[in-house]
Amino acid sequence: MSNVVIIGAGQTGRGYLNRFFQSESITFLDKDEELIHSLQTEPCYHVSFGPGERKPLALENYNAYLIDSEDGIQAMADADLIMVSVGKKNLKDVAVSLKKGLEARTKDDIDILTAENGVNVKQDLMELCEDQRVHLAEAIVFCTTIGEKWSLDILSQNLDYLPYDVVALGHTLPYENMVAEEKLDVLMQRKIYTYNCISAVVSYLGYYKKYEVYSDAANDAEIVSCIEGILKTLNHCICEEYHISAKEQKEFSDMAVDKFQNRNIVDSIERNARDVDRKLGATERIMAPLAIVRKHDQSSPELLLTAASALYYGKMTKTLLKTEAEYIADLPEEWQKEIVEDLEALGQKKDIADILK
Ligand SMILES: NC(=O)c1ccc[n+]([C@@H]2O[C@H](COP(=O)([O-])OP(=O)(O)OC[C@H]3O[C@@H](n4cnc5c(N)ncnc54)[C@H](O)[C@@H]3O)[C@@H](O)[C@H]2O)c1
Ligand SMILES: O=P(O)(O)OC[C@@H](O)[C@@H](O)[C@H](O)[C@H](O)CO
Repeated sequence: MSNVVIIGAGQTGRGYLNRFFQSESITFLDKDEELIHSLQTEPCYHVSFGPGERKPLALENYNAYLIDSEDGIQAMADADLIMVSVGKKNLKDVAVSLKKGLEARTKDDIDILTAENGVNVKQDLMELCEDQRVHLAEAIVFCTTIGEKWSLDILSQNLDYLPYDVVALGHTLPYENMVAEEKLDVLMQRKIYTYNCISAVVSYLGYYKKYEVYSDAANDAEIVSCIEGILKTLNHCICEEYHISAKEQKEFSDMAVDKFQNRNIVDSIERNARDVDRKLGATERIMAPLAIVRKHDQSSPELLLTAASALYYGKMTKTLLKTEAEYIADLPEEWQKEIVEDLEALGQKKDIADILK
């Protein structure tokens, strides 16, 4: 039995990652005191799937500690594998905690895998590799998991598939459904620029149209039409960029759309729209697809409208960390102009179809 530590006992950590290690000894580490207290006092929680999709999983036999507590540091010191799923912006803090675990460690090699959305996220943990025992790699989470503040239980998409970067890790892992991927960087980029790009369209246009339930927005005729418009251009450019067949990319984007439209996955606009400042970053789901489209001499009015709607969301929720102009400064001038006009039209509450005319 290996010692598996999961840092981040949130939706992905406790609703998804633990599934791969049910025969192992699992320890959750988190910085949220209330969450750790619940995990310490409740002996079991459930992960359920849509009606009729799959029997709920009952998860038990786990330990849970605050990450920087004595027990938390000892758990990191004793671990064989550490999975990290805390959100990209928290990785630098986790690096500080992990260093304490490594300092207390007397065992040999340790595998550390990130399970985060983002391109090259392991960069923030790279300093840990100064310790020769550390093997650091990324894994990709395709599965949606949804939790609520007041319960440990999780609602999940029915998907057990966790690809990881076998080249960076340097060896394969023995856990069922963890898949050794040789070109993880390409798969991660395609995932963020397809799945999460579509997710941004649904979230930010969905927010504009006052939806709260994510699948309701994903089935809205105007939003569906925007997704189709974007994919018509973007899929072609992604195929050229990453040398992927049109069939493979179409199947990939179809899976994303099907999942987002599935009403059994009761997800929220709020969860998907969170952290808009990160999502407007250069390597993220809106700006990077725009850069790929530009590189291949195409344009996408619907993707420019998505950028405007993300800025609109940021303005309305007061979560932008820069001026609007700064977020779009790297785009060609005519695209910047179009986004500014779209943003004005959103402010005037115009219909999406009218804005795109
Ligand atoms: N939930 C999903 O459906 C989903 C799907 C794909 C990818 N992801 C990715 O998985 C990652 C985690 O997302 P999530 O939905 O589970 O988020 P979440 O907010 O539910 O959980 C994150 C957990 O990390 C903890 N945390 C934050 N900083 C910490 C620190 N310094 N030390 C210890 N714990 C810390 C938080 O307290 C929280 O419990 C993100 O990168 C997200 O993009 C999530
Ligand atoms: O987790 P984020 O905040 O990076 O993005 C929100 C959603 O796009 C994301 O969680 C997807 O649902 C997930 O990546 C599965 O495709």
